[in-house]
Amino acid sequence: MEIAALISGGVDSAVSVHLLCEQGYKPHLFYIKIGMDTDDGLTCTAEEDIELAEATARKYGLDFDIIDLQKEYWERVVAYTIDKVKQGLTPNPDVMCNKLIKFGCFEEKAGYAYDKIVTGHYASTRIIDGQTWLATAKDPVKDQTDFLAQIDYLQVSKLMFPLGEYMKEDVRRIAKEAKLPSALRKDSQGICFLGKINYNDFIRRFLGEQTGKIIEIESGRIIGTHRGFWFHTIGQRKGLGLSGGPWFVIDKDVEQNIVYVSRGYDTEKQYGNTFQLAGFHFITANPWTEGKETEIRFKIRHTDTFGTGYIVKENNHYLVTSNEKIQGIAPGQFGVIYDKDAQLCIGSGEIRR
Ligand SMILES: Nc1ncnc2c1ncn2[C@@H]1O[C@H](COP(=O)(O)OP(=O)(O)OP(=O)(O)O)[C@@H](O)[C@H]1O
Repeated sequence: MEIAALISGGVDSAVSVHLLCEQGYKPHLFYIKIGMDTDDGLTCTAEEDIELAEATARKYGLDFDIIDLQKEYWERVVAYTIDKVKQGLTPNPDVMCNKLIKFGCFEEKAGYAYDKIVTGHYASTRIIDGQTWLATAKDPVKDQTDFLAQIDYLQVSKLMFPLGEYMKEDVRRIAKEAKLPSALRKDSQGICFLGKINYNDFIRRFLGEQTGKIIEIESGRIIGTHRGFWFHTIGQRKGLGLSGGPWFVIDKDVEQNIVYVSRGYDTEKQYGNTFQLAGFHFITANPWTEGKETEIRFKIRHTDTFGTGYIVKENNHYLVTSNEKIQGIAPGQFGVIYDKDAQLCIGSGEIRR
């Protein structure tokens, strides 16, 4: 079996490679370049990552190549991100990077020549009645299936996640015992490339600044100013520069550049019970009966807990009703849906109000 392993220079992908080699495989290692060489302000410091990835390849005598997908990343993931932010929505570049770059463009450039693609994501796959499903990882805190919830059937059936059965502390221990070059590296912040630069600087570069009002939603009182609605996300609490808080961003008026906030540790306004999912994407198949409410687990952002509730199809969208009040439902984010035991990741749709 020919295996390509995606290696980032971090500890997780290095341990995946180590585990594969222990099983007797000889994966071909690939580092994907997504930073921008020509742009100092936004350059992602890839040199250290590449050195560590190369050192891992040398340690196990594996082939190593760098695939340059910078142009594709900027044309697709960055363009998507800016477009969503401009509309006042909350983008999820990680989800799009996985779908379009790591498993999309990579497949077209190199992956097609391999039987399996391996990554260090905390996720797993399960075969049920001959079909492959994306399944959650043993470590619930590290589970990354929400980042993978837009991949398609061909992608999931070709993927292998060696870390699915491991807890993060086991992975760190294995890395140390095997003396992997990246053993002592800190965890990355997710968000492929955007995580390595300041998000606000990145947004400012594309959308600039424009002063607008911050208004208390209950009273209509102007209580401060902001530098552009695009720097603020629904549910956000920090970085508003207001005293006497806590203040939460509750809503945004994109036309008038207004950010609406509400105060209090438990302000009712920050909560919701339902949300709609548009353009729902099923990774493997639709397991739900049309017109019937189905019990599910869900995530509306990258957290280590799953919400509980029900899903039902209504016209062109799905409606999710949560059993508990949920904080900060941000339109634009992906709502990721799991089966009622949070074992299988069914798919995701974009949150609408
Ligand atoms: N630049 C890259 N080139 C190739 N593969 C990558 C790259 N960045 C991430 N990956 C792959 O995607 C997986 C998940 O990456 P992510 O940055 O979300 O998580 P991570 O847990 O910090 O992983 P790692 O510790 O391996 O960096 C990695 O384990 C690796 O297999």
